[in-house]
Amino acid sequence: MDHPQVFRFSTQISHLALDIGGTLIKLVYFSANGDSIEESRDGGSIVVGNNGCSVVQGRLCFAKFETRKIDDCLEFIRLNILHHSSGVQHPNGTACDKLSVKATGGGAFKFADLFKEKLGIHFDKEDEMHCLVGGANFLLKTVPREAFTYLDGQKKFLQIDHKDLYPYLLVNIGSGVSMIKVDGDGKYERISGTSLGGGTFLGLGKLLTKCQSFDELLELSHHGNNRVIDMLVGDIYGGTDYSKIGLSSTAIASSFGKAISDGKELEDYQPEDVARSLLRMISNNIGQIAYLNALRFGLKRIFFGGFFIRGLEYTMDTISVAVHFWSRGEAKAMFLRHEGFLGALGAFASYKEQSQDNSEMKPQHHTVQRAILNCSGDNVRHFPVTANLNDGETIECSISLV
Ligand SMILES: Nc1ncnc2c1ncn2[C@@H]1O[C@H](COP(=O)(O)OP(=O)(O)OP(=O)(O)O)[C@@H](O)[C@H]1O
Ligand SMILES: CC(C)(CO)[C@@H](O)C(=O)NCCC(=O)O
Repeated sequence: MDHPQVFRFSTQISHLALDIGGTLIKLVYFSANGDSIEESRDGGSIVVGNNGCSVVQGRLCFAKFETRKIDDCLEFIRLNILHHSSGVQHPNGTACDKLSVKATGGGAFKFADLFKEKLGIHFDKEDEMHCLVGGANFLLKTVPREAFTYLDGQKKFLQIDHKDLYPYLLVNIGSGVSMIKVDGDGKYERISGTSLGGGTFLGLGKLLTKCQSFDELLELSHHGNNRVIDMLVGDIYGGTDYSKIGLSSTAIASSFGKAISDGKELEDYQPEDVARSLLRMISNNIGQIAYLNALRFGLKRIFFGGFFIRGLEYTMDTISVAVHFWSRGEAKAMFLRHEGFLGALGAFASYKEQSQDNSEMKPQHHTVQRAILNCSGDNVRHFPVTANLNDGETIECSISLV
């Protein structure tokens, strides 16, 4: 058997995809054959396959920044990506010295001039919904142990049957929420959305609790009790269930409802309890709207993505219970490990779609061999409440160049 020829090259980062949203900027970049750009500076390797196409081994790396701190993102790209990105050398000896940058999300339009001016980067723009779907399909089809359910404190990874993946409902909870019916690769329709999303949680949370960050708000919510401020069925029914319509005494009858008659000012409530009620209210509402849209189209599977979720048990549990309750167990809420990177991964995967044309550099496909989960462990309960499962994670993969 012929051994593949291995070429060495000095630069590492050849592909960068950005998803610039209302709250966060997400980056996915391909680092050739290195643990990370900081740890490995010895160059990547290209393996030339029998069919003449070259396969670059490497990893997909992830990073995120707050959109309001876009300068940090520009600096990160300048120092860590542009300095390592004179391109991948093609086996025919020609260097493809342009870093090809895909961009999606509203910021791909809003900040295109800024990136050009500050970094000399030109965005190859991709549609946001198209990228969300592309990213979700890419993860579901190629990354093992990507999707899981979370119910009654139990996290269960799902074996995805490629032949039985569609249709499904994709609910992306970012600043706002998009609900997309997915029927196949590139086959989708945005069927609904709501402006009550992650931005609402963070915006109201900042106003009501004076917290400074999302992590702080999550930490507060972790220590709070929503019953202090939410009006429960039992509060209205004198402590009993309203079983005739299926409501237990502990079900929330009215989010924040106790504040009507408690005679308290905002300062009299613990910020922890306010944060908890808010998280519950937003998660419940999204779960219910998602279920109603699934019902409209007879969809049984609902995948939730977006950075609002952040792998948080309480959020996932609330969403799962809402879907389970309203659908009477018919529909299932599912979550994704790389929840916040769907758009950026979809933009990255769109390199593949371009391989049909005659462009100089044609990454054909991204074969994910295995996911390396540095924050290893299946049970999110081992993590501090604000731990982000995506931090420090990489996905091993290879890219074919024609
Ligand atoms: N470190 C963080 N800083 C700010 N918000 C965070 C953070 N981590 C998670 N979030 C939550 O995630 C939301 C943003 O999620 P995401 O990045 O998926 O959306 P986006 O792309 O910014 O928004 P949109 O798609 O609506 O433009 C925030 O509104 C907030 O609720
Ligand atoms: C406007 C977008 C698509 C930007 O990502 C998102 O924030 C969203 O889906 N908002 C909800 C808008 C609505 O459907 O009411």
